[in-house]
Amino acid sequence: MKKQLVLEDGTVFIGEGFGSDTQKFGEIVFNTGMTGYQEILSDPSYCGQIVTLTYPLIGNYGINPDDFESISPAVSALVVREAAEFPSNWRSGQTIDSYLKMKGIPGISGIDTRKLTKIIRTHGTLKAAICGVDVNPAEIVEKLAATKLRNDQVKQVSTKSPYPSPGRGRRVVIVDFGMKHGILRELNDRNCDCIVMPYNATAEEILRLDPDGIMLSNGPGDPKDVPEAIEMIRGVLGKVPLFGICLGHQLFALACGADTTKMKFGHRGSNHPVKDLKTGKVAITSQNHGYTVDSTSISGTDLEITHIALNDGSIEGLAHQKAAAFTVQYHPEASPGPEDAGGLFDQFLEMVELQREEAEYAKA
Ligand SMILES: NC(=O)CC[C@H](N)C(=O)O
Repeated sequence: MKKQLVLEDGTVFIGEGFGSDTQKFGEIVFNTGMTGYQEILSDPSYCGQIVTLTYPLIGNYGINPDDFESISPAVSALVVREAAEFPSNWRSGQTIDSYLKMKGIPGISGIDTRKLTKIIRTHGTLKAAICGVDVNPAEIVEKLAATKLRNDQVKQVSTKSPYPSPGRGRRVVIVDFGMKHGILRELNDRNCDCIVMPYNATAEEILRLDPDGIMLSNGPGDPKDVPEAIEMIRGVLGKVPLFGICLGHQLFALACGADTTKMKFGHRGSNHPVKDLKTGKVAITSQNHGYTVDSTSISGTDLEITHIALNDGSIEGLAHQKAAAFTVQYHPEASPGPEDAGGLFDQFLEMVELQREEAEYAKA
């Protein structure tokens, strides 16, 4: 069945529909990863977004039971050049078409994704819709202009109630703003005794759990739409070691008095070079963000810039100069993408260990 992709600037692409037949509106973004479509689809940070993948052949190794980053994908729709109908991989359990049908997510294939990406790069991220060809595109453009995209994505994807993911090691409270499973997996792999809390948990509720460390997860949308989290971070900062990833990094920056801004089209891909300013080392990182911490807003705060993006010089890492806390804009949990930055979880746990030892020493 033919479908159309309509952009708010009036551009129309006609393609072949796959997945669900529902009509969807969203913000259109592109990801340049050559693999990892399953992790991208199930990353809750894409909530409300239509994702186009620049790699032309998608679905060729199928969908498997192991690589999900959430139970239910929150992405609005998927745009590809070619959706493989006959995947080939020993782990594959179903096609991308059957998975998207099952999850109620529309897909469109046969699209010139290179042209589409050039439009997004020139114009910046735009609103878009996927619908049947029976709909008049001019009507959709009008609707898109009048549509204000939702700003409650974190609430949509965060857990509604706390749950444990037990381990025998240090207790880490993960605040779930739309947590990728990879973060929990990395902490559980290091024996952490994890408790996952909803996005609006207060500082008191978190401190009552007697955590050794607090992890601020990734998540969708604009960090300024989550003021309750900014207040919570202010309440725990300096009391318990903190580690933040992506949205967690942006919220931490806001809590410390810095500012965030929306980027023209963001960073989404699996090969973004990031430089550690202390060691000079460069890591190839997995990224998915449309907002960034404003580098002109750091002076006057207690923050120090620890990492920068080599493609555009934007901030990729921050550390607090007085409290045990650091954050990164990229994804050390990878999934998908390179694992160069996985050591940051060890660095966090070393910080946790040190704080505990100091506290025990002070008590003795
Ligand atoms: N992956 C994330 O946590 C994304 C953070 C934020 N929603 C952004 O787009 O910048």
